[in-house]
Amino acid sequence: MAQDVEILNELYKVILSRRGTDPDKSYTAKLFSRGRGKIAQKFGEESVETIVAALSEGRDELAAESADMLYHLLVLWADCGLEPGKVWAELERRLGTSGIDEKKSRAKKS
Ligand SMILES: N=c1c2ncn([C@@H]3O[C@H](COP(=O)(O)OP(=O)(O)OP(=O)(O)O)[C@@H](O)[C@H]3O)c2ncn1[C@@H]1O[C@H](COP(=O)(O)O)[C@@H](O)[C@H]1O
Repeated sequence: MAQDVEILNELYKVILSRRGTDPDKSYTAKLFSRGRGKIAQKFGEESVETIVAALSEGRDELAAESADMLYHLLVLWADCGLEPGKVWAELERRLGTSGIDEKKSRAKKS
């Protein structure tokens, strides 16, 4: 599991290293230069393609679309200054808490 997350941490570092570099030589740099709206839009498109793959394509296509989606999500995090570790910590905090119980506890608070 830690190894799986490590690839996302590594990819995030590569993404950060592309900030301010030549958009003609790096797709990531091109995305940064086009701004957060465009990055968010690309993430949305890749999310939809992942949904389509899950509903009507095979596992290979689903894996490929999921990889596209995760890459674009990491670029979005980088543009927002969100370190992946913050998300991993939130997921870790939730481990062992049932989503059903968590929703009930939210309902009681409001
Ligand atoms: N994981 C990815 C990755 N996944 C998808 N993509 C690119 O995402 C693009 C998606 O294509 P689209 O046609 O949807 O997007 P588009 O060409 O911007 O088209 P528009 O919608 O903007 O018109 C393709 O160019 C893919 O190559 C990625 N580009 C880079 N990475 C990683 O980022 C690293 C650094 O890449 P560079 O920044 O290009 O050096 C790479 O080594 C990879 O590890």
